[in-house]
Amino acid sequence: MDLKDHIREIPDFPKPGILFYDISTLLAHADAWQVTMGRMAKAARVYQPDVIAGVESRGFLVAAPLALKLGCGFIMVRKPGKLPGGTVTHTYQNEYREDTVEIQDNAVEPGQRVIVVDDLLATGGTMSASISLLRKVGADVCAAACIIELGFLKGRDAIDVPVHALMTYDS
Ligand SMILES: O=P(O)(O)OC[C@H]1O[C@H](OP(=O)(O)OP(=O)(O)O)[C@H](O)[C@@H]1O
Ligand SMILES: Nc1ncnc2[nH]cnc12
Repeated sequence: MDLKDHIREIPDFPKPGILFYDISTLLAHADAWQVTMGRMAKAARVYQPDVIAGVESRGFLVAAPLALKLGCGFIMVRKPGKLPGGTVTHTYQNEYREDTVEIQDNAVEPGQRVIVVDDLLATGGTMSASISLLRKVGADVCAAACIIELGFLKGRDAIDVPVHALMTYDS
């Protein structure tokens, strides 16, 4: 199955000049979503992760079912101000805005193997900020995974762990 057939491309969202890759159509298609999660699980299993970290908000949609499939724990990398207790934060630039991510300082046990999961890799700002946070709280980040990679933005160059993408757009 070509999963690209299930991605909707919307020009000029959320601002002029951005071509937005919408996963709503993929999520809504039962077979395509099953295939997506099967392929993610196959790529991720190799790393024998203890924990899957999902990046708010679309990353949660991918990371939580992946964690269930692999029998792993699931932890949240969130937008700021939403997590109770002690947290650490990191501010960065993504494809269209400045953003901050936050994690609980006790989110992982020291040395736990973590795969960071998001729906889409663009500039890599979100993914590398999330990896920095996870390391700050003691995680051994072993890989990053996403459904869509915007290869022309070269986001994976900013990431120092193996990156798995189910599909790549080169222009
Ligand atoms: O590689 P980058 O340039 O950092 O861009 C990728 C990030 O941008 C999108 O999230 P967005 O901030 O739009 O939030 P959402 O998931 O809440 O829609 C996407 O879900 C990734 O998290
Ligand atoms: N072009 C894009 N489409 C969908 N999500 C994104 N996140 C960052 N860039 C994006």
